[in-house]
Amino acid sequence: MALSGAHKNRGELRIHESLDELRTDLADYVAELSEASVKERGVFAIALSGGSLIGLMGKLCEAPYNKTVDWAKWYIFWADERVVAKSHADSNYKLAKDGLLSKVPIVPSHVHSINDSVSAEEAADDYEFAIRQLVKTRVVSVSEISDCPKFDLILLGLGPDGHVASLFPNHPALNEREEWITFITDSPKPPPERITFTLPVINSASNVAVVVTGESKAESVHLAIDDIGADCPLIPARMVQPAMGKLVWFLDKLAASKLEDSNLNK
Ligand SMILES: O=C(O)[C@H](O)[C@@H](O)[C@H](O)[C@H](O)COP(=O)(O)O
Repeated sequence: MALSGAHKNRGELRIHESLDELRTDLADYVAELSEASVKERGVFAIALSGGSLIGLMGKLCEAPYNKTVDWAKWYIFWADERVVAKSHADSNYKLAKDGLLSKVPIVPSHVHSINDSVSAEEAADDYEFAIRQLVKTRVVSVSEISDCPKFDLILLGLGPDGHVASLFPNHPALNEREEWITFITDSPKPPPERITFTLPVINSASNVAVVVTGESKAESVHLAIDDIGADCPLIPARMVQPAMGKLVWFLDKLAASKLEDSNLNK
Protein backbone atom coordinates (compact mmCIF):
# COMPACT_ATOMS: atom_id res chain seq x y z
CA MET A 1 0.00 0.00 0.00
CA ALA A 2 1.36 3.42 -0.88
CA LEU A 3 -0.07 5.16 2.15
CA SER A 4 -2.48 4.41 4.87
CA GLY A 5 -4.15 6.50 7.48
CA ALA A 6 -7.09 6.81 9.74
CA HIS A 7 -9.09 9.96 10.02
CA LYS A 8 -10.41 10.43 13.56
CA ASN A 9 -14.03 10.02 12.49
CA ARG A 10 -13.98 9.36 8.74
CA GLY A 11 -12.69 5.81 8.87
CA GLU A 12 -9.65 3.98 7.56
CA LEU A 13 -7.86 5.21 4.44
CA ARG A 14 -6.13 2.73 2.12
CA ILE A 15 -4.34 4.52 -0.68
CA HIS A 16 -2.79 2.43 -3.46
CA GLU A 17 0.06 3.00 -5.88
CA SER A 18 -1.67 1.12 -8.68
CA LEU A 19 -5.08 -0.23 -9.59
CA ASP A 20 -3.64 -3.72 -9.47
CA GLU A 21 -2.59 -3.22 -5.87
CA LEU A 22 -6.03 -1.81 -5.02
CA ARG A 23 -7.74 -4.80 -6.66
CA THR A 24 -5.69 -7.25 -4.58
CA ASP A 25 -6.29 -5.35 -1.33
CA LEU A 26 -10.03 -5.14 -2.06
CA ALA A 27 -10.23 -8.87 -2.79
CA ASP A 28 -8.34 -9.65 0.45
CA TYR A 29 -10.63 -7.35 2.43
CA VAL A 30 -13.86 -8.84 1.05
CA ALA A 31 -12.55 -12.40 1.48
CA GLU A 32 -11.57 -11.71 5.10
CA LEU A 33 -14.95 -10.18 5.95
CA SER A 34 -16.70 -13.09 4.28
CA GLU A 35 -14.70 -15.58 6.34
CA ALA A 36 -15.35 -13.71 9.59
CA SER A 37 -19.06 -13.35 8.90
CA VAL A 38 -19.52 -17.01 7.91
CA LYS A 39 -17.69 -18.03 11.08
CA GLU A 40 -19.86 -15.80 13.25
CA ARG A 41 -23.27 -15.99 11.55
CA GLY A 42 -23.04 -18.82 9.02
CA VAL A 43 -23.78 -16.42 6.13
CA PHE A 44 -22.37 -13.31 4.43
CA ALA A 45 -24.85 -10.62 3.36
CA ILE A 46 -23.15 -8.26 0.92
CA ALA A 47 -24.62 -5.31 -0.98
CA LEU A 48 -23.05 -4.16 -4.25
CA SER A 49 -23.26 -0.93 -6.24
CA GLY A 50 -22.69 -0.35 -9.94
CA GLY A 51 -19.97 1.52 -11.77
CA SER A 52 -16.27 0.72 -11.79
CA LEU A 53 -16.57 -1.14 -8.46
CA ILE A 54 -17.48 -4.45 -10.08
CA GLY A 55 -14.40 -4.46 -12.32
CA LEU A 56 -12.24 -3.57 -9.33
CA MET A 57 -13.61 -6.64 -7.50
CA GLY A 58 -12.49 -8.87 -10.37
CA LYS A 59 -9.68 -10.62 -8.47
CA LEU A 60 -12.30 -12.42 -6.38
CA CYS A 61 -13.00 -14.57 -9.46
CA GLU A 62 -9.37 -15.63 -9.66
CA ALA A 63 -7.12 -17.91 -7.62
CA PRO A 64 -6.89 -18.21 -4.68
CA TYR A 65 -10.18 -16.45 -3.85
CA ASN A 66 -12.36 -18.40 -6.31
CA LYS A 67 -11.50 -21.55 -4.33
CA THR A 68 -11.02 -20.22 -0.80
CA VAL A 69 -14.12 -18.02 -0.43
CA ASP A 70 -17.21 -19.86 0.86
CA TRP A 71 -19.43 -18.67 -2.01
CA ALA A 72 -22.37 -20.89 -1.02
CA LYS A 73 -22.82 -18.71 2.09
CA TRP A 74 -23.02 -15.43 0.18
CA TYR A 75 -26.30 -13.53 -0.12
CA ILE A 76 -26.12 -10.72 -2.66
CA PHE A 77 -28.04 -7.43 -2.61
CA TRP A 78 -27.76 -4.10 -4.38
CA ALA A 79 -27.24 -0.83 -2.51
CA ASP A 80 -28.72 0.80 -5.58
CA GLU A 81 -30.18 -0.33 -8.83
CA ARG A 82 -31.37 1.28 -12.01
CA VAL A 83 -35.02 0.46 -12.76
CA VAL A 84 -34.42 -1.19 -16.13
CA ALA A 85 -34.77 -4.77 -17.36
CA LYS A 86 -32.17 -7.13 -15.88
CA SER A 87 -30.93 -7.80 -19.43
CA HIS A 88 -30.41 -4.05 -20.10
CA ALA A 89 -26.88 -2.67 -20.44
CA ASP A 90 -27.68 -0.14 -17.65
CA SER A 91 -28.64 -2.81 -15.10
CA ASN A 92 -26.35 -3.01 -12.08
CA TYR A 93 -27.52 -6.63 -11.71
CA LYS A 94 -26.32 -7.43 -15.23
CA LEU A 95 -23.00 -5.70 -14.58
CA ALA A 96 -22.41 -7.78 -11.44
CA LYS A 97 -23.75 -10.97 -13.00
CA ASP A 98 -21.52 -10.72 -16.07
CA GLY A 99 -18.45 -9.43 -14.24
CA LEU A 100 -18.55 -11.40 -11.00
CA LEU A 101 -21.52 -13.56 -10.04
CA SER A 102 -21.47 -15.83 -13.11
CA LYS A 103 -17.80 -16.60 -12.52
CA VAL A 104 -18.07 -17.97 -8.99
CA PRO A 105 -20.36 -20.63 -7.47
CA ILE A 106 -22.99 -18.35 -5.91
CA VAL A 107 -26.34 -20.05 -5.17
CA PRO A 108 -28.83 -18.47 -7.64
CA SER A 109 -31.57 -18.22 -5.00
CA HIS A 110 -29.23 -16.14 -2.83
CA VAL A 111 -29.06 -13.37 -5.42
CA HIS A 112 -31.60 -10.72 -4.41
CA SER A 113 -32.09 -8.38 -7.32
CA ILE A 114 -35.01 -5.98 -7.77
CA ASN A 115 -38.31 -6.69 -9.48
CA ASP A 116 -37.64 -5.20 -12.93
CA SER A 117 -41.20 -5.40 -14.23
CA VAL A 118 -42.82 -2.73 -12.04
CA SER A 119 -42.49 1.01 -11.40
CA ALA A 120 -39.58 2.44 -9.41
CA GLU A 121 -41.87 3.01 -6.43
CA GLU A 122 -43.14 -0.58 -6.48
CA ALA A 123 -39.64 -1.94 -7.02
CA ALA A 124 -38.45 -0.08 -3.90
CA ASP A 125 -41.41 -1.41 -1.86
CA ASP A 126 -40.89 -4.95 -3.12
CA TYR A 127 -37.18 -4.82 -2.36
CA GLU A 128 -37.77 -3.55 1.17
CA PHE A 129 -40.35 -6.31 1.72
CA ALA A 130 -37.90 -8.95 0.48
CA ILE A 131 -35.17 -7.66 2.79
CA ARG A 132 -37.63 -7.59 5.73
CA GLN A 133 -38.29 -11.32 5.24
CA LEU A 134 -34.54 -12.00 5.25
CA VAL A 135 -34.06 -9.94 8.40
CA LYS A 136 -36.77 -12.06 10.10
CA THR A 137 -34.81 -15.22 9.33
CA ARG A 138 -31.51 -13.43 10.15
CA VAL A 139 -30.00 -14.04 6.72
CA VAL A 140 -29.51 -10.31 7.12
CA SER A 141 -28.67 -9.28 10.66
CA VAL A 142 -30.47 -6.47 12.49
CA SER A 143 -29.02 -3.33 13.98
CA GLU A 144 -28.86 -3.14 17.78
CA ILE A 145 -29.64 0.57 17.76
CA SER A 146 -32.28 0.96 15.06
CA ASP A 147 -34.72 -1.42 13.42
CA CYS A 148 -32.58 -1.33 10.29
CA PRO A 149 -30.98 -4.30 8.55
CA LYS A 150 -27.31 -4.71 9.36
CA PHE A 151 -25.54 -5.86 6.22
CA ASP A 152 -22.19 -7.53 6.76
CA LEU A 153 -20.72 -5.37 4.01
CA ILE A 154 -22.02 -2.56 1.81
CA LEU A 155 -19.75 -1.63 -1.11
CA LEU A 156 -20.15 1.84 -2.58
CA GLY A 157 -18.63 3.77 -5.45
CA LEU A 158 -18.37 7.57 -5.48
CA GLY A 159 -19.49 9.86 -8.27
CA PRO A 160 -17.53 13.02 -9.19
CA ASP A 161 -20.50 14.96 -7.75
CA GLY A 162 -20.13 13.16 -4.41
CA HIS A 163 -23.05 10.74 -4.80
CA VAL A 164 -23.02 7.27 -3.29
CA ALA A 165 -25.48 4.49 -4.15
CA SER A 166 -28.26 6.56 -5.83
CA LEU A 167 -28.18 9.29 -3.19
CA PHE A 168 -27.39 12.46 -5.12
CA PRO A 169 -26.39 15.90 -3.78
CA ASN A 170 -29.31 17.96 -2.45
CA HIS A 171 -31.84 15.27 -3.34
CA PRO A 172 -34.75 14.73 -0.91
CA ALA A 173 -33.91 10.99 -0.83
CA LEU A 174 -31.01 11.97 1.45
CA ASN A 175 -33.52 12.93 4.14
CA GLU A 176 -35.43 9.63 4.12
CA ARG A 177 -35.37 8.26 7.65
CA GLU A 178 -38.35 5.84 7.69
CA GLU A 179 -37.92 3.68 4.61
CA TRP A 180 -35.05 1.23 4.17
CA ILE A 181 -35.24 1.49 0.40
CA THR A 182 -36.42 4.53 -1.51
CA PHE A 183 -36.84 5.38 -5.17
CA ILE A 184 -36.00 8.33 -7.38
CA THR A 185 -37.26 9.18 -10.84
CA ASP A 186 -35.01 12.17 -11.51
CA SER A 187 -31.47 10.89 -11.21
CA PRO A 188 -29.02 13.47 -12.57
CA LYS A 189 -26.94 10.53 -13.80
CA PRO A 190 -28.89 8.45 -16.34
CA PRO A 191 -30.95 6.37 -16.25
CA PRO A 192 -33.37 8.55 -14.21
CA GLU A 193 -35.32 5.84 -12.36
CA ARG A 194 -33.51 4.09 -9.55
CA ILE A 195 -33.97 2.48 -6.18
CA THR A 196 -31.46 2.98 -3.39
CA PHE A 197 -30.64 2.02 0.17
CA THR A 198 -31.31 5.00 2.41
CA LEU A 199 -28.69 6.54 4.70
CA PRO A 200 -30.07 4.82 7.86
CA VAL A 201 -29.51 1.42 6.18
CA ILE A 202 -26.04 2.30 4.90
CA ASN A 203 -25.08 3.63 8.32
CA SER A 204 -26.37 0.52 10.10
CA ALA A 205 -24.03 -1.85 8.25
CA SER A 206 -21.25 -3.75 10.01
CA ASN A 207 -18.84 -2.64 7.30
CA VAL A 208 -19.01 -0.01 4.57
CA ALA A 209 -16.29 0.29 1.94
CA VAL A 210 -16.13 3.17 -0.54
CA VAL A 211 -14.01 2.35 -3.58
CA VAL A 212 -12.81 5.36 -5.55
CA THR A 213 -10.32 5.77 -8.38
CA GLY A 214 -9.34 8.55 -10.73
CA GLU A 215 -8.63 12.26 -10.61
CA SER A 216 -12.24 13.27 -11.36
CA LYS A 217 -13.18 12.07 -7.85
CA ALA A 218 -10.35 13.83 -5.96
CA GLU A 219 -12.38 16.89 -4.94
CA SER A 220 -15.27 14.72 -3.71
CA VAL A 221 -12.85 12.53 -1.75
CA HIS A 222 -11.47 15.68 -0.10
CA LEU A 223 -14.99 16.94 0.73
CA ALA A 224 -16.00 13.51 2.03
CA ILE A 225 -13.03 12.94 4.33
CA ASP A 226 -11.05 16.05 5.25
CA ASP A 227 -11.98 18.48 8.01
CA ILE A 228 -13.75 21.05 5.89
CA GLY A 229 -15.35 24.32 6.83
CA ALA A 230 -19.06 24.76 7.38
CA ASP A 231 -19.27 26.71 4.11
CA CYS A 232 -18.17 23.67 2.08
CA PRO A 233 -20.89 21.62 0.39
CA LEU A 234 -22.12 18.62 2.38
CA ILE A 235 -21.90 15.84 -0.18
CA PRO A 236 -23.71 12.50 0.22
CA ALA A 237 -20.43 10.60 0.69
CA ARG A 238 -19.75 12.63 3.83
CA MET A 239 -23.08 11.46 5.26
CA VAL A 240 -21.81 7.88 5.17
CA GLN A 241 -21.09 7.50 8.87
CA PRO A 242 -21.65 3.97 10.13
CA ALA A 243 -22.96 4.24 13.69
CA MET A 244 -21.38 1.04 15.02
CA GLY A 245 -19.72 -0.34 11.89
CA LYS A 246 -16.38 0.19 10.24
CA LEU A 247 -15.82 2.53 7.28
CA VAL A 248 -12.90 1.90 4.89
CA TRP A 249 -11.90 4.00 1.86
CA PHE A 250 -10.10 2.21 -0.98
CA LEU A 251 -8.44 4.95 -3.03
CA ASP A 252 -5.87 5.15 -5.78
CA LYS A 253 -3.30 7.94 -5.71
CA LEU A 254 -5.26 10.13 -8.11
CA ALA A 255 -8.49 9.93 -6.10
CA ALA A 256 -6.47 10.70 -2.96
CA SER A 257 -4.52 13.57 -4.54
CA LYS A 258 -6.49 16.36 -2.81
CA LEU A 259 -6.54 14.80 0.65
CA GLU A 260 -4.87 16.83 3.36
CA ASP A 261 -1.50 15.40 4.41
CA SER A 262 -2.53 15.43 8.05
CA ASN A 263 -4.79 12.46 7.38
CA LEU A 264 -2.02 10.29 6.07
CA ASN A 265 0.70 8.32 7.87
CA LYS A 266 3.62 9.26 5.66
O1 LIG B 1 -25.93 3.02 -10.22
C1 LIG B 1 -24.95 3.73 -10.26
O2 LIG B 1 -24.86 4.69 -11.03
C2 LIG B 1 -23.80 3.38 -9.39
O3 LIG B 1 -24.13 2.48 -8.40
C3 LIG B 1 -23.13 4.62 -8.85
O4 LIG B 1 -23.53 4.99 -7.58
C4 LIG B 1 -21.65 4.43 -8.94
O5 LIG B 1 -21.20 3.60 -7.91
C5 LIG B 1 -20.93 5.76 -8.91
O6 LIG B 1 -21.50 6.60 -9.86
C6 LIG B 1 -19.46 5.61 -9.21
O7 LIG B 1 -19.31 5.05 -10.47
P1 LIG B 1 -17.89 4.88 -11.13
O8 LIG B 1 -17.06 4.15 -10.15
O9 LIG B 1 -18.12 4.10 -12.40
O10 LIG B 1 -17.40 6.26 -11.41
